[in-house]
Order: sequence, then structure tokens, then C-alpha cells
Amino acid sequence: MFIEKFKVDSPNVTYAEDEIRSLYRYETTELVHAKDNVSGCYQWTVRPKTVSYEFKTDARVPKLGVMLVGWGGNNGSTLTGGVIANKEGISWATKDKVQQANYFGSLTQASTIRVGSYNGEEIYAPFKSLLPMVNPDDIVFGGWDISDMNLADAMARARVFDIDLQKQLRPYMEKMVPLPGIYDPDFIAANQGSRANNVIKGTKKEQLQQIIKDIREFKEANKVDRVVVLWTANTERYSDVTVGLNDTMDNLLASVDKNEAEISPSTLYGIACVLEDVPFVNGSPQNTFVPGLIDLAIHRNSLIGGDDFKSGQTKMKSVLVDFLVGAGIKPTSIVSYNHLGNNDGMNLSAPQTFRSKEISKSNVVDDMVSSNGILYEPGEHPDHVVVIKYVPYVGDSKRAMDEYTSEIFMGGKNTIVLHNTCEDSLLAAPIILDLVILAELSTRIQLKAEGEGKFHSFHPVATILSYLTKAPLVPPGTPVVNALSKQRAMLENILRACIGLSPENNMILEYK
Ligand SMILES: NC(=O)c1ccc[n+]([C@@H]2O[C@H](COP(=O)([O-])OP(=O)(O)OC[C@H]3O[C@@H](n4cnc5c(N)ncnc54)[C@H](O)[C@@H]3O)[C@@H](O)[C@H]2O)c1
Ligand SMILES: O=P([O-])([O-])O[C@@H]1[C@@H](O)[C@H](O)[C@@H](O)[C@H](O)[C@@H]1O
Repeated sequence: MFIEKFKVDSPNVTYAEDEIRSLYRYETTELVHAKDNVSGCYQWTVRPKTVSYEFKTDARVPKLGVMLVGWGGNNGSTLTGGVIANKEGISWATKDKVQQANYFGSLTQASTIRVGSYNGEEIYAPFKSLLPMVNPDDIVFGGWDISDMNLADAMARARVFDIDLQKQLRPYMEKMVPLPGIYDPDFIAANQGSRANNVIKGTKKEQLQQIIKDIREFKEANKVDRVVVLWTANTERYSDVTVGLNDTMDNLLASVDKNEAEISPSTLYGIACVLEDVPFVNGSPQNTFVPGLIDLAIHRNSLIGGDDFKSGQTKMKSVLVDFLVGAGIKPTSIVSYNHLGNNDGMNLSAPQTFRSKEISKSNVVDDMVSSNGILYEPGEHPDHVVVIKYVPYVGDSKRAMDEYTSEIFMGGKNTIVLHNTCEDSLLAAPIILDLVILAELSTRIQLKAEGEGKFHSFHPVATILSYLTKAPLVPPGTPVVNALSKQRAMLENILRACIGLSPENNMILEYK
């Protein structure tokens, strides 16, 4: 059964007008590896451990402004149009039916959580009912693009939405024009040069200062309380990470002052956001977050997150490999091929930008493989190949084809072949929505563990966003989790803790 909302009735949870507080007992374990006094052999001891936490969530939902880098791209124009269609209740004729606007594909807007059982029935509520979140209909969009095309024409260029929908959206979008962006041809494919007619001139320092000015002016002009910036511009090549250039925040800022060529546009946008205490999320695979930028974000406690939206082929991989390894089946060969015909695909047709994507798409199985020492020897891993081809005819409708070969019982082999038509922007747009909504929400949550004197925010490197990214950005020394079910459970359980609910453990002992 589905319910629209609920309230937690517990002595550990208090709902004030502008704050929700909870007392939470975090059940974890502590491991000890020590020599046994009797046998003299080393053994592992696992000790259950309980840590008391207090959470407090500011329940005041801000008016949110979202500035997209690459606003005029397929993802940016599709998200903008999709939110307008939902807000205005637009429906449109398709060859099959009259289609209503929706937020399908958004975790926060279209998924549910289990709150318990009632009269023998499982009861579910909207994910977004866990804590006060921004309503996407209320978001004000803006941003930058190196192409000066207005959003209505960009929507037409993207060829994502049905024509009847595009016609209805055009009046809302034709006056939306991206701000000039920071363009550096050395970081994206040469084939993008023809688009670049809307660029910020000047040194890297001057470009950085312009982005800061743009953010301030956008916030003032739209009277928004908070701004979140998200990169959905072209995939860049990796930046070289060099001692003295971008390895520390001081060196990075000094390199900007010296107009060092190796400081990428995406890193400049990131610096601007961190200096302005504006959350910055990277939806592409390049190493925007060079060590110096991570250092700066930590120093200023300003949220950063990424990398690379997990939207289609890789999302499926992080489910399938988790299932196989969790079932004791040994994937030995994973071949992921896809072709696509949008501008993203054209940009990825260059070797250096493809390399950025190949890295993020290849590392996604590492945590699952290393979790099973029965199947894999230390250092052993499946053959894993990623192929991306640019085929203009298919446009935004990416075709992914995968082959998973695994070893099974007694020398047997199993092969799974998938064909997955990923409508790239229709899959990515809801994920962008979740990223900005959850990034904003996480800045309103404070926590304090027993023994800690005062409340503090989450670590500014927002691991909480990992469900939505191929290559989760994590604080130094933190394990990377890619298995989709674990990522979703982590996110849901943290938000459940904020309202004093225990993790969903699926035991339903009541019925065992
Ligand atoms: N399913 C998906 O669509 C998906 C999944 C994961 C990652 N991504 C990544 O998201 C990004 C956007 O995808 P898309 O399909 O919208 O691509 P797109 O090429 O349609 O849009 C990118 C936009 O960014 C603009 N741009 C490029 N460099 C810029 C800069 N320095 N400043 C401002 N604007 C700039 C371009 O003019 C273009 O309009 C790509 O990097 C892609 O790899 C997409
Ligand atoms: O998310 P996913 O489908 O695994 O990966 C995709 C790539 O394979 C593809 O080339 C492009 O469509 C997107 O940039 C996306 O990153």
C-alpha cells in the first residue's frame, strides 16, 4: 500500500517549526586483528559497536537557483523543459497517446521507501517524504554555455522532446539565453570549436572572477536563497596533476594567478563555486576536482560532488555485477560497447575526452570484485573493455550492448548479453534533478557523534551523492562503493536516521 506522507512518533525525534532533530543509535562493528593468547595465531575479532548520534535538519526549504554549466546542451535543455512541463502541467500528443509530464527516473520524485507493515500489508511512502526537500517545480534555472543558442532552439537542436511538446515549451524557453562560458579548446574535442561563439575572454583569473560575478548577479536577480552549480558541459580531457601546479589549494590559486594553461575550465568553475560557498557537482568524468580544489573545498567546508552521471549502461553494470558476485558467480569478461549520435558522442570521439569516460566507466566494478576473495585472487579482476562510437543517425538515443561472461559451478560458463537503448538525456535529466536537490538538502543537515562537542556538516566531499555517479568522489582514504543497491541503501538510511528511523534491513522478522 502507498501513503503520501507520515510523521515519526518517537521520544527520539522532535519536529520544530524550522528544525527536525533526532537521536540515533548507529550500529556498526569494530574489527581487531591480534594474536590469540592460546593458539599464538593471529585472528580477526568482530565487535558490535553502537555510536550515538544527534542529527538536526533545517526544515526551511530555500528558494533554489540552479546554474548549469553547459545549460544549452542536450541534458541542460531537456531538464529545463521537463521541469517547465511539470510545473505548467503540460501534456502533449504523441503517436501513441496524450502524454502527461512526469519525473520518472528521479529517485527523489518517483521512488518510494518502505515505512513498515500495517494489517499484514507493506506500506510505502515517497522518497521525498523522508525530509523537507526542494520541489523541482520551484527551481529557477540559469547557467552558462559556450554556445549562445537560446534554450528553445537548443531544445530543438537536441532532438529529445516530441515536437508537440517542443511547440508548447518554446514560449517559456526562447528568452532563456546562457551566459558566456569559459572555453579552452585544449580540453575538449576540436569538433566543439564551431559551437564556441559565447565565451568569456581574458585570463583565467578574469574568467574566474566573471563566474563569481555571474553567480552573485543570478542570485540577486532571481531572489533565490541558495544556488547550486552543476557541470553538464562537455567531457574534458584529464588535467595533469603536478606538484606546485594544482596539488594544494595555495598552489592551485597561485596557478590561476599565473594563468597556467593546465588549469581547466571545469576546475575554474569549481574554484568559483567553492570561493562563493556554492555547492558544485560534476556530471562528467574528467578530474575537475584536482587535489588542490578538494583541499580548497575542505578548507572552506563547501560541498563538492561527482563524477559523471550514472544513467544507463554503467548503472546496469553496477547492478548486474553486484548480483553476479553476490551470488558467488565469477564475472571474467565484461565488454561494454555503445554508440550514440548526440554532441556528447561527437565530443567523445576524440581520444583524450574518450579516455576520461573510459576511466569512469571501467572502475565501476572494482569494489564488487574486491569484495569476494573466494572468486578472485588478490589483484585478479575481469577483463573489462569499454567502447564508445559516434553514429550521428541515432542522436540522443544511445544504444548500449554488453556481454558478461562468468564462470559458474564445476567449470561451467554463463554469458549474458544485453541490448539497452538509453535515451541519454531523458535518463540523465532526472538524475541531475536528484543531484541538485540532494546536494542542497545535505547542506541543511548537521550531525554530532557522541564525544563530539558540537554539531558539524557532512564532509564537504559529498559521498552521499554516490548513487547518482559512475565514479563517486570520496574524501581521501574513504572506500569507494559502486554497487547500486548499497549506494541507494546508504542514502535512504542516512535520511531515515535524520528522522530517527532505523536502517531498512528487510528482515521483517514479524512474519518469520
Ligand atoms: N546520459 C547522459 O546524457 C550522460 C551520462 C553521464 C555523463 N554525461 C555527461 O554530461 C555532459 C553533457 O551531456 P550532453 O548530452 O548534455 O552533452 P551536450 O554536448 O549536448 O551538452 C554540453 C554543452 O556544454 C557546452 N559547453 C562545453 N564546454 C563548456 C564550457 N567550458 N562552459 C560552458 N558550456 C560548455 C556545449 O556547448 C554544450 O551545449 C557530457 O560531459 C556527458 O559526458 C551524460
Ligand atoms: O552512463 P552510461 O550510459 O554508462 O555512459 C554513457 C556513455 O557510455 C555514453 O557514451 C554517453 O552517453 C554518456 O556520456 C554516458 O556517460
